[in-house]
Amino acid sequence: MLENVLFFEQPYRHFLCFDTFDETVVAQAGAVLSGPLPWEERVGDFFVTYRLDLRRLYMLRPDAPAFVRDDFLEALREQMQILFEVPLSADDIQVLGHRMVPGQRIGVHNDNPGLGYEGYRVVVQFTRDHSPEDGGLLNIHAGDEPEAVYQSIRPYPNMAFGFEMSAHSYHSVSPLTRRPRDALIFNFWHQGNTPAVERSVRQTLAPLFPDAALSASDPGERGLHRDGEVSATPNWPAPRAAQALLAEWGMGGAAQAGGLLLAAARSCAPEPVRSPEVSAAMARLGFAPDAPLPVSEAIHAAAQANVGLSTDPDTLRAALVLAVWVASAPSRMFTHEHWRRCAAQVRPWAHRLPMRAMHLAETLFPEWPQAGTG
Ligand SMILES: O=C(O)CCC(=O)C(=O)O
Ligand SMILES: [Fe+2]
Repeated sequence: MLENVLFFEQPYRHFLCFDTFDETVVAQAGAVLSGPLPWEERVGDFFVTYRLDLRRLYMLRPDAPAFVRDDFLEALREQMQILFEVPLSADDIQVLGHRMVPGQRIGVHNDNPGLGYEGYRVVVQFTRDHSPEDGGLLNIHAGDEPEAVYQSIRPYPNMAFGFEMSAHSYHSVSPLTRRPRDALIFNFWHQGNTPAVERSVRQTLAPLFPDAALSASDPGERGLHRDGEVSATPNWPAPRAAQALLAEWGMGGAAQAGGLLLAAARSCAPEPVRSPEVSAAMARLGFAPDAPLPVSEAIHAAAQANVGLSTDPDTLRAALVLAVWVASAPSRMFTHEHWRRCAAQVRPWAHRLPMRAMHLAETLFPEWPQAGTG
């Protein structure tokens, strides 16, 4: 499967493959998608489509087609890991049927992954004898404007479009005019952003801020079409959460101030009115309280200079990076690059962190590449 893949870095990481699965799987997929299915209509502000969770539908059924079986999906996951060079969860693979009928369309969107959402997707087409007048072209966009079409792709049986979901992964499907367009969608979760990670983050943060709106994402919305730059929790107080986490781990005032400032510095929102907590943390670390927020290296250095000799720099950095990572998770879009940078600063020193922080580090930053595989 997925041989002779054409991989592109621009306008975002994606691939095309014109010969995705072998003949028996293609025949099964065609038969399943064109047969009677209890399709569910899904309507959002920029799309109307039908979808169905086929892996769940065929769970434990003896007639389950190959493309929902564990060994098949495991092989597909391994290919995806190799193509995108990221660790993907073996426990969270979703297979959806996706049908669009005349009149339906999907506007420009990016499927940007918030906390707990899938981050890698392969859409495999099973629409036969498509002609240009049928509509239903997949457009890859270079930006969020409808005109910014980088490439248009006609649905072709057994053709795959695989992509990394991010702030840049804009795409759309032009309106269908004549007949249905059928596809399978395979969704994969980065190991650092699984539903289990989401649960663990929420369980950690909820007791610290019982009043904040930290609503869990809706599992029924996973695997669907999304759009946006920010997550569903825009007013989440990440800086205060970082501070509270460090306090809970028994770290002193300088570390807490460092965590608060790092989280404030990385929430790219313009600083409207300087909060009293930020001014206090600036003062605690020896910055002028109303000076602009320092860059993160200056915050790390100031925290280190103020914690005293009892905390070594690597452990302090690991604690700060972990606290900020967890605290910002509800209001952040996941990216592999950011995860990898944080993992490199946290994982080697996780065993020196307080017990609860160590467990969190192990859940959020699982070993990758696995020890021994280079
Ligand atoms: O059906 C397609 O070609 C792509 C639909 C879509 O927006 C998606 O699967 O993310
Ligand atoms: Fe999409």
